[in-house]
Amino acid sequence: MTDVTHKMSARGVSVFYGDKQAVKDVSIDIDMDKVTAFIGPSGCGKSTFLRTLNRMNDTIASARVTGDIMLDGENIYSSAMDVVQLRARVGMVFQKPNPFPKSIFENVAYGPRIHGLAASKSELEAVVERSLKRAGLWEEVKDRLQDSGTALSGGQQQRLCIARAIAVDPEVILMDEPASALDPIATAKIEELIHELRGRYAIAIVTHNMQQAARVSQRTAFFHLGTLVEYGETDQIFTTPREERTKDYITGRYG
Ligand SMILES: Nc1ncnc2c1ncn2[C@@H]1O[C@H](COP(=O)(O)OP(=O)(O)OP(=O)(O)O)[C@@H](O)[C@H]1O
Repeated sequence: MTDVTHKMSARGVSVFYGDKQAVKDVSIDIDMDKVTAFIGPSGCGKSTFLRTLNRMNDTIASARVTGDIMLDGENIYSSAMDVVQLRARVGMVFQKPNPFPKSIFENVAYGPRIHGLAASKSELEAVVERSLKRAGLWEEVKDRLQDSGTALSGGQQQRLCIARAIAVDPEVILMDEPASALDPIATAKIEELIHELRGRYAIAIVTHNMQQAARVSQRTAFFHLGTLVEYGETDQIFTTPREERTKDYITGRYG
């Protein structure tokens, strides 16, 4: 049976690197208009799980995923799924900003061009402008769109990467510690941006920073040793966790 009440649903998902199991039987839903934060100690499998949501683990030879992950009720691991298309629908932003060594304009225009989303030069320019505006970068770069993306500051580069993800009209945006390489001011801008993007996309974010999870998310998933220990409303997880292990983690007893 297909479940289309959620944007994405993971059911019984496990991930193995060779013989080693990194994610164990995780079931979770990702919804529109919500930010879902994945928290937990280092090595607990949160990035590995995040990457299953757009089949990024396909790029790791030893990785094997079992279980079901549905996007609008369609299994993303089925042979009918076009992975290039999937990664446009479920975009990703990484810890370290990774703009292409091309102009600011080209960084954003590349995706819409290869996906045929703009019929003319002026349409492409409009997509680039809209994406940069949504990523909160337009005012800072509008007069130097031909400069290299790699010449921007770290925080600007990360917003450029977000603009690049937005440009292909995704439904879901995955963020893997998007602010951990940035200074506090650039981090605050990214957090503000996540707030603004929430109405338009389903967002899942991995973060080491519990204050950040509490600030930006509406739902929180706590992972420990590859298992999903607890998943619920962010307020509930941070104020009245049901599980002892969650309580220990959020009160800083281990981490
Ligand atoms: N490419 C890989 N090959 C083999 N093992 C891996 C690979 N990537 C991750 N692992 C292992 O899988 C487990 C989960 O790692 P993962 O990076 O998903 O955890 P994490 O919770 O995101 O950690 P961190 O917060 O430190 O990034 C760890 O034991 C890690 O060593």
